[in-house]
Amino acid sequence: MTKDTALEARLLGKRYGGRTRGWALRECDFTLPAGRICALVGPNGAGKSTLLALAAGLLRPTEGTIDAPAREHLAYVAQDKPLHPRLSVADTLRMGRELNPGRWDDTVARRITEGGGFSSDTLVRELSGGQRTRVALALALGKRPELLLLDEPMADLDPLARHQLMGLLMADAAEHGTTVVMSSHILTELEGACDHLLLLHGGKVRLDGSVEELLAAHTLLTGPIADLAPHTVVESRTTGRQLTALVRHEGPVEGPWDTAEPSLEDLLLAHLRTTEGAPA
Ligand SMILES: Nc1ncnc2c1ncn2[C@@H]1O[C@H](COP(=O)(O)OP(=O)(O)OP(=O)(O)O)[C@@H](O)[C@H]1O
Repeated sequence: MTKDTALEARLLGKRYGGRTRGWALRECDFTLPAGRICALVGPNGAGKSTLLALAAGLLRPTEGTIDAPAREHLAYVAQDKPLHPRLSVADTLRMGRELNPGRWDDTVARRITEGGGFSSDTLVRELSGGQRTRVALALALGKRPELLLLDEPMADLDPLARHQLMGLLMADAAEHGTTVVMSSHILTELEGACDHLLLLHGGKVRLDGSVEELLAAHTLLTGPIADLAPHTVVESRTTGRQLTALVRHEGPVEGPWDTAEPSLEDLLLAHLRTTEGAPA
């Protein structure tokens, strides 16, 4: 892995034991350049949490490899945000500072916990779900990681807190060049925040690359029904004689249609809908 790369998977596979014994991830190949804010999307059970836990070094691949920065240079916020319930917020942050000597950024940790509606002597077990999220994010950003792995970080935050923390997170990542991988089901939350995309479905990578390039490679078209070759149709619908389609274009789209560049949400929804019935 070169220094311009933050995360790289080669033929990565993970199969869980136990009764399910299925492949959660299979043959995943991707390279995430350093400094990107990557949206990790896919339906329930697509393998997003598994991929983040593999990247964090908490799970071992069954096959293939995943290269990430060493543990002291990455931070991972799991979906269930494990924290010590009997520690106060201040003690939790103190522990963060002691575990990360010489690196700990108290300013960002405080900025995140302030405004959460709790004082620093509150015990973790007395916090609400959204307040715990703040403390978990403060611990992760305070560590000043090169790679920040966030598993549905905003799911239990109210809209105002989500807006504030997303803004803070993005500004902090931009200032320090932090690479962020963030799973989410809230597509509007990702639009405008992420510049890289990784779409998983059935344990496989279905779409991967810079948001700008992916959007520029697709065209949304509406107009009369006609042959769309040589373009690759991602999704198409007809209403009467009217065709609406999202295509991955091969050269310029010439024809009787009105064309537009899709939004990130258009692109994701079309790909999610078409992979819905696809074999895993
Ligand atoms: N500890 C486990 N033991 C057995 N199977 C597991 C385990 N964790 C996940 N799986 C299976 O692996 C697959 C991928 O799960 P994963 O949690 O990675 O998906 P996800 O994309 O994060 O889903 P969600 O959006 O619902 O959080 C699923 O089929 C799931 O049942």
